[in-house]
Amino acid sequence: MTTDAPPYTHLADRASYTAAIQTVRDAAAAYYADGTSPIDDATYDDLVRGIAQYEAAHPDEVDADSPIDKVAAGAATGDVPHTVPMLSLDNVFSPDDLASWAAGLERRLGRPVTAWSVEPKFDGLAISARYRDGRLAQLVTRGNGTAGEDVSHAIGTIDGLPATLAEPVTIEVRGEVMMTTAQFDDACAKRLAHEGAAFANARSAAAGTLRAQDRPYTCQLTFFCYGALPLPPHDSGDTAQHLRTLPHSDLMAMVAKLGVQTAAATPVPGIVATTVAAIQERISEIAAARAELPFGIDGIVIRADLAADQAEAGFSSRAPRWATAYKLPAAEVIGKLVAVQWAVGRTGIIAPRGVLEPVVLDGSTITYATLHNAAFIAGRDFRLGDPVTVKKAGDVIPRIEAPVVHLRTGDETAIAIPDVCPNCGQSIDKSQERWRCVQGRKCYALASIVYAAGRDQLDIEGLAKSRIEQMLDAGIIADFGDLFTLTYEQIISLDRMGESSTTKLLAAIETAKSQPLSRVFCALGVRGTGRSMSRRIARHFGTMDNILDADTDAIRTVDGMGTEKATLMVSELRELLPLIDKLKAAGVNMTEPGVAGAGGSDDDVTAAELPLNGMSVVVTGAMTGALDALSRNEMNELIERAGGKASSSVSAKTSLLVAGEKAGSKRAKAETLGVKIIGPDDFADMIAAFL
Ligand SMILES: NC(=O)c1ccc[n+]([C@@H]2O[C@H](COP(=O)([O-])OP(=O)(O)OC[C@H]3O[C@@H](n4cnc5c(N)ncnc54)[C@H](O)[C@@H]3O)[C@@H](O)[C@H]2O)c1
Ligand SMILES: [Zn+2]
Repeated sequence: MTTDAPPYTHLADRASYTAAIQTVRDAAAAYYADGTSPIDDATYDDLVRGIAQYEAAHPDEVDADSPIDKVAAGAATGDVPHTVPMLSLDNVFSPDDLASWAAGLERRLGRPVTAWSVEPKFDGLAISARYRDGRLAQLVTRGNGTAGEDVSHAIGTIDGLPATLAEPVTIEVRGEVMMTTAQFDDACAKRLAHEGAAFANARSAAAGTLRAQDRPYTCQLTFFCYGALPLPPHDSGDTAQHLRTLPHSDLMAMVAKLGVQTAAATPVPGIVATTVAAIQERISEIAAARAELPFGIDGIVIRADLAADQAEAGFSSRAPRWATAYKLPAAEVIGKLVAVQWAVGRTGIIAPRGVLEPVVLDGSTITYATLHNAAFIAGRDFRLGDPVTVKKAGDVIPRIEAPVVHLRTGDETAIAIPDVCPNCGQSIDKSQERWRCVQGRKCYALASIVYAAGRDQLDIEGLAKSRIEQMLDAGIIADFGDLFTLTYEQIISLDRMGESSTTKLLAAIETAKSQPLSRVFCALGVRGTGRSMSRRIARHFGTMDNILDADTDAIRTVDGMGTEKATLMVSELRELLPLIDKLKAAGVNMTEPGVAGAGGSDDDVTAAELPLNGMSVVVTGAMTGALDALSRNEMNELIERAGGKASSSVSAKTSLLVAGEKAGSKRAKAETLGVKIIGPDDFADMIAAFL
């Protein structure tokens, strides 16, 4: 989460100030019209902040066209007047910002705010929906805040905004129109079929779709309500009185009862908080859920819940004073696709990876991002040289979302799709969306042996990639099972191999034989079973034989295993049997220490006696002391052996944070959530028996 002041574009003189205003107005005009802005949100926001900085330093030079203090940067229009202005929101960027904003509001009111409502900030376009006697009569965009455009033609295409309400009330509801991920996929396919181009992202797809009138195809939209007010001429009477006086949280419940969709229908429903710490906790929870949501959010909206507090705080020309948006870091950036690499994974999967001109997103530089598969490239019609939207979702590798078609120069070229395996030249199995070399894992023997020998798997010291290549070329190994039967003579016969290095390597291979089952299993490279899944499998089954005896149903009971993955695992293990037999015959360990029935040394320890039993533990920062040499994977193994669950992100469910030197945002988050924090030394003491 961002804690620093956000960046801004430094405008050195009046000419660059004027130019920046023009850029911002043009971008905003396109953004609020059909979503075809030439710049991404981060670039836009930096420019706007640059303009604000310049105006603060040169108050007498402020241009009448300045976007500051104007809804939609003053670039949107409309001819349907709003009953009450539709404003924007001010922003905060850090817990400190939030605390001072809340304190400022309470100072203005001269008393504490009774209750705060906290809900996700939906990333779409604001709309006003007018219901008369329970029927949806008119849709109006936000426009310049005072008047918007009539987009009633979209009635009937917006999920969450029913044509009739549960009661025949006259009411105006306000909220965000957007596309869910599934609606966006569908819209891209339809637009490609009809116009030969995909949409750049869900927001611009929603903007374009809302205003489009003569399309030969229909794209579905989604609405989430965040406001409701009386609609003239019905602005007296009980309903109107209710709408004016109910707290926001009750208003939302009322609207939901009428059949209009609100945040309550999402995995991140709105809540009421009474302290800033509670607001902050909810912000953390929503931020943590962001990557998994089936729609985009760009922040969290915090508002005074009570109508009386709102009325007393009032509005500025651009935004209410009783609400603010806690902005989350931008999740999307526009980059340039300069090449596509077709890499063969250790399991033979041939997957396209986009190479980008380096772009910075949420503080990290991105050069590679996944393009999923060949069908995705064709389905969105990507070309080389395309400007593309690049998205980051949590810790997973960034993905390229769509070409930004309106920014194409015409110099883009087709992406070459391989006919044969780029690694071995054999044919490609294209029967599934994810292509595979017909040679499967054999195709990438080298990569797979490098993987198996790696630090988080068998950890064979001194076995470099070049050495493995040499062994493969010499024909003394074909898979990593062969490593365990290598003789002294075979190894020393290799180039640049001396007596002592041969002895050392043989010893390292011997040591690797006693790695726990979790690592041996992980080394097999079964699809869908990385380090943590391998640990779960090993702990669940205890022995390799138990794993091999398990059918799909049994495997499915492992935490995080779906049916598809389990089925795949069973079939892959069948293929891997010869290799597993080879490992067994060579004396490689096939049990997980500490698991009952696995024949490990500490069989008699029951789960309840383990020091971390039932605890969710997160590690952050640099480990020191007894834990100094451990990789993050080794730390996670340790936690799980001691009965805990290793997790990579701090949430309300975290039981313990082990914070080493230079612990940053995770520590801050644990502090706000009140999660117990201990240092590496104390943690080492806690789990000393397992070190
Ligand atoms: N890329 C571009 O060219 C470009 C141009 C213009 C604006 N933008 C982006 O849009 C932002 C500014 O847009 P804005 O003025 O529409 O304001 P905003 O998006 O910062 O916030 C105000 C809006 O949030 C919406 N909202 C979503 N969920 C809400 C909730 N639960 N409660 C209340 N409101 C909610 C409402 O529509 C409201 O009008 C900029 O920060 C920028 O990132 C980008
Ligand atoms: Zn191949």
